[in-house]
Amino acid sequence: MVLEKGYLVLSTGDALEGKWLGASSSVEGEMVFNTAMTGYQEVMTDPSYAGQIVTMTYPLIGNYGINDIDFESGEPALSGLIISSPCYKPDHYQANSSIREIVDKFHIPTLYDIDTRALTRIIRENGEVYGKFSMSKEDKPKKAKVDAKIVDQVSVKKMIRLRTSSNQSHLTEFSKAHVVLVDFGYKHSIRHALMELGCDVTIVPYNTSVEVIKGLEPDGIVLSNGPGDPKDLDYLKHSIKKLTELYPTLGICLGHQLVAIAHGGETTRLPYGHRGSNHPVKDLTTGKVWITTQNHGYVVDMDSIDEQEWQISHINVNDRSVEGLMHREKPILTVQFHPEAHPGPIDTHLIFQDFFNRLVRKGEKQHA
Ligand SMILES: NC(=O)CC[C@H](N)C(=O)O
Repeated sequence: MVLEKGYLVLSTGDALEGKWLGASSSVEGEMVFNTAMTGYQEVMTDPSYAGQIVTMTYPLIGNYGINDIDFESGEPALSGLIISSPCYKPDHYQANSSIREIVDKFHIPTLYDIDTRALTRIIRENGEVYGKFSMSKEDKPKKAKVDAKIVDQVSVKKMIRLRTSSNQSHLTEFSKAHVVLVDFGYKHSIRHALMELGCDVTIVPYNTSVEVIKGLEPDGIVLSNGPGDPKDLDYLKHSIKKLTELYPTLGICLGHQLVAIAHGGETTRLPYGHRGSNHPVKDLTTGKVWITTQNHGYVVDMDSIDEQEWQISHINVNDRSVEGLMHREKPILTVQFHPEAHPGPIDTHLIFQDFFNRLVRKGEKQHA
């Protein structure tokens, strides 16, 4: 028998009726919403959504299908998905499966025919909301927070060495740049962006020691995005600080928050997060505003930044929150938004170029 009706029950006491897209489920998670009009495949496979039930505010999901090239990880990590109107017959030259097939293949708990506008209002008004999928509207979510060890579930277990075939490297006179990507739940687009610039990339588990990383002889370090509350990784602050002292460093999203914490900064929770692909960010060094992709619920507290040591390089135009930091002396750059984009505009790819130029400068110095 196919069980059609399902409920999303919330910690606010609300219950929304929908239908199961695949199998029924009793999954729980933190409720978040993403406002991007396209990019559902990348959102579904971004490991930063682990532990969360993602509501797509754009009503029609699935119309251009699922392809082989836009996966941001091997397997979707999100706890659940909420859709208003799924499209079962995709129309796109790259599509090779439908949203329904992918939901079945990866067992993604999904409810559709949910009033996503009403749900988004509930999340916006209450901030921290937890949800549970259920067969009964009387049910209640039990979980109070995303698991403190969530990064452990998405980070690689073993080191992965990738060699670029790009000969675009400006380092060819010396050697290619070698970047160690510390994986807190990295998106594949980060690795692609680095390799396209001519970097060899070694992906290491998030808790790899400084000694092991030193042994890899990197030219620079990238600290990736990832799920959960950055404060749960407070115990890594000494090794992260050490890495930033030893190597040119780029921190992305969770990586940015962890660099701030490692240098004495604090993080707080945003009222309801920034998740979408049109968040305006001002680059304070040039005065330019970029349209950026974002996916975060926490933010670095501006007052906790030592401005003698750090320059606040980017701020969010909507709420003035910190979007980027730059060390005044050392080659350390961090951004709260996603320069790799996917989904969303690639305008801020130049952040990777900026990081890469710092590796080049270091290489030139060493070989001078
Ligand atoms: N995409 C990310 O890296 C998210 C960072 C962190 N989990 C947050 O929600 O703020």
